[in-house]
Amino acid sequence: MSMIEFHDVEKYYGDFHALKDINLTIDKGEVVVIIGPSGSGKSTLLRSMNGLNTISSGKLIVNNFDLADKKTDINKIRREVGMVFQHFNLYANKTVLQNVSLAPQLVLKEDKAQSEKEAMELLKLVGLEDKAQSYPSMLSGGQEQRVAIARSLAMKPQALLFDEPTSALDPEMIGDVLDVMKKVAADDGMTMIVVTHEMGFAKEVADRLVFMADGEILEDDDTKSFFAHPKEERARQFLSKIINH
Ligand SMILES: Nc1ncnc2c1ncn2[C@@H]1O[C@H](COP(=O)(O)OP(=O)(O)OP(=O)(O)O)[C@@H](O)[C@H]1O
Repeated sequence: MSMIEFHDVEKYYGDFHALKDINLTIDKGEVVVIIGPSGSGKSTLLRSMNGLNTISSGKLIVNNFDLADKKTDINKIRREVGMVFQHFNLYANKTVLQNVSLAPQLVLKEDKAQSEKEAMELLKLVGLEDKAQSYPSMLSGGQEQRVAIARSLAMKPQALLFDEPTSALDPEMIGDVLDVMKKVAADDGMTMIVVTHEMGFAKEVADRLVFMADGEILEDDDTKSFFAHPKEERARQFLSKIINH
């Protein structure tokens, strides 16, 4: 069963051609890592998957909804397809527990006790149950990002999109966030699409790698084959550059 399907998708920002003839299908439960040089269109591709960016032409189906169809409820798509950003976007004036439990109360209409119980379980999953009453300003960047992941999971999404989730973090924080993402990936039902330069994570966790350059998908292969023999010269060069970095 497919979760996301791009058919002949194009995206223009004014005259700039940001996505070129994108054809990509991601199945339910798959973990896909998107890599490529800066400016190659990775964020544009990812953000189109939950309607944060609109496409210019082609067809994009997400969880059986056609994103170009005016009748599609984009808020429903955003509930089903969560997103974790490079900058965590937590509510500064809410506690960690409130950050995780408020959207389920407001959007999913869960009662307070139930949403807080679930939030505590998620905080446990991300290793932060002792920070439930803290405010974001009292946390490290890595802890904030783990709260942001818990907050996304609290909405019980079918898929989660990660846009360079560790690139704003100090190196010593990255491992803890990647460990949480590995736990999320271990849930067979969860579809994960991750834009990252963390090749260790990609190698260990991804089912597939997608390599983009200049708005195109140049290679889309299972992780093992990709790392063993990148078929595209530019993918090969990119990989050797970031691995030897
Ligand atoms: N809102 C916008 N308006 C105009 N151009 C944009 C807009 N957003 C992105 N672009 C351009 O589209 C291209 C692709 O950007 P995108 O952020 O998708 O690339 P990326 O591969 O994610 O890059 P990075 O790794 O640097 O985040 C870039 O050249 C960027 O300048």
